[in-house]
Amino acid sequence: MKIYFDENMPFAHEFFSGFGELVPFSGREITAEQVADADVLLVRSITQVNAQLLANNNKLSFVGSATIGTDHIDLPYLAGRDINFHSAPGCNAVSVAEYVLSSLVVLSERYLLDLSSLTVGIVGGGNTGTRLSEKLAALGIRYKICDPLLEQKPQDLREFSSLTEVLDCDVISLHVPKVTTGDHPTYHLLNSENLANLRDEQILISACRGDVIDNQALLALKQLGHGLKLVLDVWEGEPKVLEPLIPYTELATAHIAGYSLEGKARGSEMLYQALCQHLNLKVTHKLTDFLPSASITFVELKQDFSQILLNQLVKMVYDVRRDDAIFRQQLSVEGFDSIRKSYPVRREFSAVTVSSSPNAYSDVPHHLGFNKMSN
Ligand SMILES: NC(=O)C1=CN([C@@H]2O[C@H](COP(=O)(O)OP(=O)(O)OC[C@H]3O[C@@H](n4cnc5c(N)ncnc54)[C@H](O)[C@@H]3O)[C@@H](O)[C@H]2O)C=CC1
Ligand SMILES: O=C(O)C(=O)[C@H](O)COP(=O)(O)O
Repeated sequence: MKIYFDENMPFAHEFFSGFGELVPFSGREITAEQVADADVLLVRSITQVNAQLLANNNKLSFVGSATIGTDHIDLPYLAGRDINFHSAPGCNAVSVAEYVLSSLVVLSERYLLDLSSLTVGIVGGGNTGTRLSEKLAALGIRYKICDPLLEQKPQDLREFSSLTEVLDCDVISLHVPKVTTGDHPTYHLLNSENLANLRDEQILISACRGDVIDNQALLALKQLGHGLKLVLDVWEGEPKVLEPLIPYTELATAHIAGYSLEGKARGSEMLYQALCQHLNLKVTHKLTDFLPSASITFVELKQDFSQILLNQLVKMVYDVRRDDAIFRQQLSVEGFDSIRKSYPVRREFSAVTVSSSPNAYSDVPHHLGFNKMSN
């Protein structure tokens, strides 16, 4: 069996070498000729999987994408050819939520904001929006969620808000897929009209898909002197970036919000599990067998304040300013894809064990994500 896999997929050898011959490929450069003899194709978000890519292949039975988003996959085409498809829902939701928290901590320091006085408007209440809301709740930060699709589901008992209400919040964080059709499209969900209604002091964070915000409209707004504070991880037209927009951002990164080692590696693990199921084989590997221990495993703090803890976790585990600096310095030199390819190892809060005085953090639910050392 020949398994083609994106070279940017961690632990691919550990998970997949038992299945057959492994062939790595470069995500944006792969061709129909290259994958003509693939039995299994494992991609990430930059590979368009469609009739064109699979035109020369008549033996493919499984396609996996180690990502949450699936807008790069022609799902009806795969279904029409009876090719099994799996994505990795939720794999990097914690990573994106920690990116948002890190951004909030950085902006709260830059502008002397009290996070507990802010309300965060979450657009999209799926895996990432939910993880984010749990962490905000753990920190005592108010939030509202807009998700008209989940709102219709009787089993989802959360209270939902309208888009208008969420766009009125102090912080707006976008966590929707790219959808161009249907009743709830997200393409240019933020456009010249609703962007113009935002207030100077609001913060807008986008770590979902670039096309969800009309980037030209955003640039035009900023060029008029609007004070909206921008955190952009995703860009319309990646790997191209509307470069004049960059100086107007507080934080700008190269689509790496989901790039914690755990987030990417969970994607590989989920595809491994799906492939085992597809081939009717027993699951024998698990991610914890391969994940190295983090370089920071111990933080000792005495205060009993969840936000101080968050600030420490951000500084010691994931400070988004590192990725912002890399982006600003290296975009024009290395390019968007190279920044992503050489992304330094980043761990999640869960890789850290926090030791504290006996009663400290008793008020912080585990949702913030770190491990608490028992005293
Ligand atoms: N920057 C990054 O590194 C990453 C970006 N993403 C992007 O973020 C998106 C969201 O991720 P997840 O929450 O994990 O996906 P998910 O599929 O679990 O949740 C998406 C939610 O958005 C909701 N939704 C769809 N259309 C909507 C609309 N018009 N208004 C409000 N809500 C709407 C859906 O009902 C669903 O609950 C992914 O589709 C992907 O494109 C995901 C992971 C990493
Ligand atoms: O999971 C998703 O959806 C994402 O946006 C991923 O973070 C994209 O990462 P790559 O697949 O482009 O490496």
